[in-house]
Order: sequence, then structure tokens, then C-alpha cells
Amino acid sequence: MIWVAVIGDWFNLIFKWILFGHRPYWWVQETMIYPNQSSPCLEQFPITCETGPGSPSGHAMGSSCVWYVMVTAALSYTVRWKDKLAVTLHRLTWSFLWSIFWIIQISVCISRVFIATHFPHQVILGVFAGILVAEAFEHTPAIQTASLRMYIKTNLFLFIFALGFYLSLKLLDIDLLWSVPKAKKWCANPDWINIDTTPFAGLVRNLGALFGLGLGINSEMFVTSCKGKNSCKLSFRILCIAASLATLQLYNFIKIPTHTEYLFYILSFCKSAAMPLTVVALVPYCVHSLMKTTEKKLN
Ligand SMILES: O=P(O)(O)OC[C@H]1O[C@@H](O)[C@H](O)[C@@H](O)[C@@H]1O
Repeated sequence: MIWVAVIGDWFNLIFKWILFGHRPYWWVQETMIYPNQSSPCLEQFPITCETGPGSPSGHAMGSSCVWYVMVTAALSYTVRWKDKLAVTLHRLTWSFLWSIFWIIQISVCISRVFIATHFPHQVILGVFAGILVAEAFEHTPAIQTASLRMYIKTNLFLFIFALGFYLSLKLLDIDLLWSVPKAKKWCANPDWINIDTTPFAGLVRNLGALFGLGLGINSEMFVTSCKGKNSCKLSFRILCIAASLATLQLYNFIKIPTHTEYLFYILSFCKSAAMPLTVVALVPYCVHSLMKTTEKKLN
């Protein structure tokens, strides 16, 4: 799921850079199609002022690719059921899960359009692009066994390609960060401009998440805990889920200073790397050690 989210978001950045899509909240102010200053007044909200280009929608793309992975993964269990009742149950689950999938996607799309941050075609494009990325990964089983080297190579590729693309176009006098001044100019409240939403902030977050995942999955802590004998126990899994959710909430309290841009990027990378590392390696290892100690005491 993290692979799909990261690569999906990276493609979203590249598509945004290629498509040069405007966002409604600034477009209505600049377009010449409304005569005599009769442009409609679009209400803005604290989350309206996204600073990147608008097409395709990153939220729609992220949501559709991640949910697509979850739904297809869940359905791959029920498809193994063979008797007649099980087939009916599979069909019911199929309809239920895909209905949920589409309700979520439509809600995300409507909300992005409602807050004036996207045009309808941008969110629709986002949903289908996300499904495409997720479907491509269904046919890439190699990610399941990727080594740390592979994670680092992928990270370097994603970073060098995006930076190279940005710099090459800059040499041609095309500024891919053209949307940031527009956002700053037309956002109703300067406090709503968030550095988190700039194209490079997203890139750094994604690189951090993939690196943290690679580090976690290839660590001794992961092998000992998630590949050990406890890993199949329901109690181990439930404890891991609960502890991970609690720890992730704590990460939300860490606010990264935004006054120095480079420091922001470095800290943002570290925070994004720490999150999957915690969930994949640290938490399971702690739970595993705790269970081992308790078992010893009971014996
Ligand atoms: O394109 P949307 O739906 O406004 O989404 C923007 C978001 O898109 C994501 O892809 C980026 O990682 C975020 O940094 C950004 O805020």
C-alpha cells in the first residue's frame, strides 16, 4: 500500500508538472471569460489554498489507489472460498466493498470541488489515474521482496528524475513552481498557505516514507517480530495495530518548523521515514519482546 501511495503521488507530481492545471480559486480571478468583472465569487476554506498545479487531483489519486489496493486485497481472500454459500458471500462482499470504494471516491471528489480547489475533470482524472497505478502494482510482485538496496535505488531514481525534470525545464525558462505565487496572490487568507502543499514538500514526504519502509522491512527487528512465531497470533496483531495507531497519533503532535525551507525538507523526510519504521519494525519488536517476557514470567 505504501509503494502504491508513494509511486502514485510521485506520478501525480509529474502529471501536475506536465499538465499545468489551474485551480478554480485563482482561475476565476484571472480568467478573461467573464466580462466587466462579473466573475463568480468562490468561497474559500482553510484547506482551499493548495499551492501546486491542479491537474490531476492528488487527493483523488491518493485515495483511489490506496483504497483500490485495500479492496482488491480483501477480495482476494473471499475469492478462495469455494462452496455455493461462499460464492454468494463473495458476491455480496464484492458489491459491498466496491460500493464503499465508489462512495469514498465520490465524496473525496465532491469535497475537493466544493472547496474550490479543483475542477470536476481534475478529480475524475485523479481517481482513474490512481486506479491505474494500483492496478500496475498488482502485477509487480517484486515489491514484496525488495531489498534495502532496491528501496534506496528507487528513492534515488524518484528524486533525481523529479529534480532533473524541474531543473531542465528551468533551464528552458519554464518555472514548474508557477502555481505557488498564484496561490499566494489569490488565497483569501495568507495563513491558509501551507508549505506542506508545495510540490517539493510532497516529494520529500514520499521519499522519506519509502526509505523508512525499506529500512523497517529489512531490519532485524522486523524479521525477529513479524517473521517470528508470534506473528501469526491474533493477540500479537491486535496489539501491534493498537500500539501503531496510538504512536501515529503522537507523530501528529510533532510540528515541523517552516521558517527555513531546507530544514523543513530535511525534518519532513526524517518524520516521514520514522513513521513506517515505527509501524513496521519498532512497534512489532516492542510488542514481541513484551509478549516474550510475559510468556516467560507465566511459565
Ligand atoms: O491535488 P490536490 O487534491 O489538491 O492534492 C494536493 C496534494 O497532493 C499530494 O499529492 C501532495 O503530496 C500534497 O503535498 C498536496 O497537498
